[in-house]
Amino acid sequence: MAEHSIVVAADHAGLALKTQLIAHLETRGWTVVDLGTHNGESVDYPDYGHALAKAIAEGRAPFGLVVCGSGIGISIAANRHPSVRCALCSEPLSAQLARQHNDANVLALGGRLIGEAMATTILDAFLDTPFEGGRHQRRVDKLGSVPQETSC
Ligand SMILES: O=C(CO)[C@H](O)[C@H](O)[C@H](O)COP(=O)(O)O
Repeated sequence: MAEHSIVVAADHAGLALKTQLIAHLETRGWTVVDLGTHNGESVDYPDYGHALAKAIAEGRAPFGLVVCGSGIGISIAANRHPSVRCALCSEPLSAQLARQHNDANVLALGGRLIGEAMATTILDAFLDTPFEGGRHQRRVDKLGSVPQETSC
């Protein structure tokens, strides 16, 4: 897996923002694996969320970016896969905390809700922030399986 690579996917509602962010990522030197969609035809966000999760599970890139109209549907699809910790963010502090505390490996954005400048700021915060580990590692580990009984 190339360390500086990222897999991206969007539905029709996220296509414009995906295109803008790919240009930004390439300017920053990231290798982008673009799973589509590639035109404005109406498509179904679960297909793209699942495809991105499969690519993450296969080790095609350490990070992912998904975009739909709100970011909600495609993040739900991606988060159904155990190899994905997808964070839907609308401002940069959430993206920073998603990396520091949750070791999120996929960022979801709403193409109909935020503009290119905000999206770029969020994406940079996500990619430039390392996971802190420590107490957060124990909690992230607990995300990996659903317990039979709860302790709370
Ligand atoms: O999944 C979504 C909402 O949770 C996304 O925003 C989709 O992009 C949206 O539902 C697509 O809507 P459209 O009316 O079919 O363009």
